[in-house]
Amino acid sequence: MFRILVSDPISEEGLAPLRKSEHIEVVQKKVTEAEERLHEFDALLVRSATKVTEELLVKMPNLKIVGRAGVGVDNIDVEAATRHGVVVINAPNGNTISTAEHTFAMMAALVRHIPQAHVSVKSREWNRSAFVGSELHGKHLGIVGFGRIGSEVAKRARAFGMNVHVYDPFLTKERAEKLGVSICSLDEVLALSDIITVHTPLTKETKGLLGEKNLAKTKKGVYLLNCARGGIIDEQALVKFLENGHVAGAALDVFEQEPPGDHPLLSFDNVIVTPHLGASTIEAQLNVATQVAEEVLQFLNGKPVTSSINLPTLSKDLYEKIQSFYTLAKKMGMIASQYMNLPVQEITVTYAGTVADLETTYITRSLLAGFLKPRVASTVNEVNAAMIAKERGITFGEKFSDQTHGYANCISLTVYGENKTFTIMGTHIPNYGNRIVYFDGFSIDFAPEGHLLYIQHQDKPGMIGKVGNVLGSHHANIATMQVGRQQAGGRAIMMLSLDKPLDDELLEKLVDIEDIESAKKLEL
Ligand SMILES: NC(=O)c1ccc[n+]([C@@H]2O[C@H](COP(=O)([O-])OP(=O)(O)OC[C@H]3O[C@@H](n4cnc5c(N)ncnc54)[C@H](O)[C@@H]3O)[C@@H](O)[C@H]2O)c1
Ligand SMILES: O=C(O)CC[C@@H](O)C(=O)O
Repeated sequence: MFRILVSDPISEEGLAPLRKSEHIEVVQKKVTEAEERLHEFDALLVRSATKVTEELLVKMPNLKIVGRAGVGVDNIDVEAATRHGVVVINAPNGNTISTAEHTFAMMAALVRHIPQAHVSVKSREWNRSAFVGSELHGKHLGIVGFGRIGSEVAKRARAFGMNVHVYDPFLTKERAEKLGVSICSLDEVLALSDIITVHTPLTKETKGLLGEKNLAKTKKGVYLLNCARGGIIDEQALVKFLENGHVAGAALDVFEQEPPGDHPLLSFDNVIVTPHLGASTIEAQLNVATQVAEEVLQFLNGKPVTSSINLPTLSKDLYEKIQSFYTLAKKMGMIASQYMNLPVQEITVTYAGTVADLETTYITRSLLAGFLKPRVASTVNEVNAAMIAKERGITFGEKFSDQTHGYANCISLTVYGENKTFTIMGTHIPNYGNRIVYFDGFSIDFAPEGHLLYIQHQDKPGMIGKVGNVLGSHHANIATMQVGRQQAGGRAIMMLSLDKPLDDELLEKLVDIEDIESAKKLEL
């Protein structure tokens, strides 16, 4: 049974796929109301109100995934989530149109003084001369941040006959041409525009982007809009430029603190505001809720997510292609970790054949997670494996080779300890399964699964019988057995798979057999 906490208001219709599942319990409560049960939840669904902090993550040790029903993840400590092995996903495009339309509605309302005129008429006044506005047609619109929302705003502005100037360091000439906008530097946007709207995420670079220095570069009488994130336009600077009359008006959907309380900005007649309503439409809320609900469902069913913030994203198609390698790599990591039961400084994974053409980052993460799992008390998975390896001073790297050793695909893992190096090789054979084909200097062939027993011994007649006797007399049933040797009469190995885990006492009895050099159990 998976338990999901939905801590902000999220469209009920969008949550339906989760509610329908027999194996999922959906609890709709604020975090503060669910304090006693926080440790039980596997998934957390939020909008912008819930702050997913390190402190909250510590209280939710069972948490595997946080789903943000929206775009911005600035209410989530993604770094802390990564450290805790928690996947963070968002719904990147479900509310694009709604937010672009809201921005446009705010722009029209701003230049035609609609909210002020509305209040006046409702107060039984009829003062037409007080609300003379300006047309949008022919005006210069500056867009800072030309991603999903910025470009939808541009399309609408073009339809209104506006000239659109865009600043976005990642915008290509082709895309700008296609949408009929001109690429500018930030200074050009500031100098040219009658109206400026910001559509960037809130980052170290964009916080206070429109502060005193840049506002001074704008045209006198400029209008400003922020329907992205509070703080991109510095609020104190905006107050100053409204007071001195340089800025003709502003439309704000977002604030540095939400709600803004008794903020000085709210006392300006020419500042129009909404309470973070960009994405508040029936359509957007259904879209984002459906998107995160489906993603969470996929994830809890062990399938890949497509819009993760802290995992490489995989399409369904690609996931199907890498799934077997992903499992093989994880098992290889687990074997190496248990076999090399000592400190390790370096891990190298080499891909050859068909696997080398796939998204190997994901496979390597899986291998690292498998390696670290037996060594780390806290949760370790694809999300935090690279971070944990780094913290523990383990360097890791990927290599690509055309040496397939006769297989269609081959993953080779080498682990470097202080005085020992261990190499293992695996392959995936379609319709047959994963096989380990090389183990610490020996060619071999076994399936990496279940309760394995690895024995190194001298190649002498009767060794298999002696091992069989000890195991048999203690009711340890052998399911499969593979043997290998370097040369006749030299060092040899056995890899047995057993029906049950082997107990340590029995392991010692096996090591006591004459000519057995070592025996190790490997739990996969
Ligand atoms: N008001 C709301 O309810 C609401 C709803 C949805 C999204 N948003 C916010 O709107 C913003 C944009 O969302 P989106 O979906 O368009 O995101 P997006 O990722 O598609 O676009 C962001 C763009 O900003 C650009 N950018 C990043 N740093 C920049 C910089 N320093 N200068 C200029 N451009 C920069 C990026 O290149 C990208 O093209 C986000 O902050 C998001 O959180 C608000
Ligand atoms: O949840 C909301 O309504 C706000 C969403 C918006 O800020 C976003 O970044 O997607």
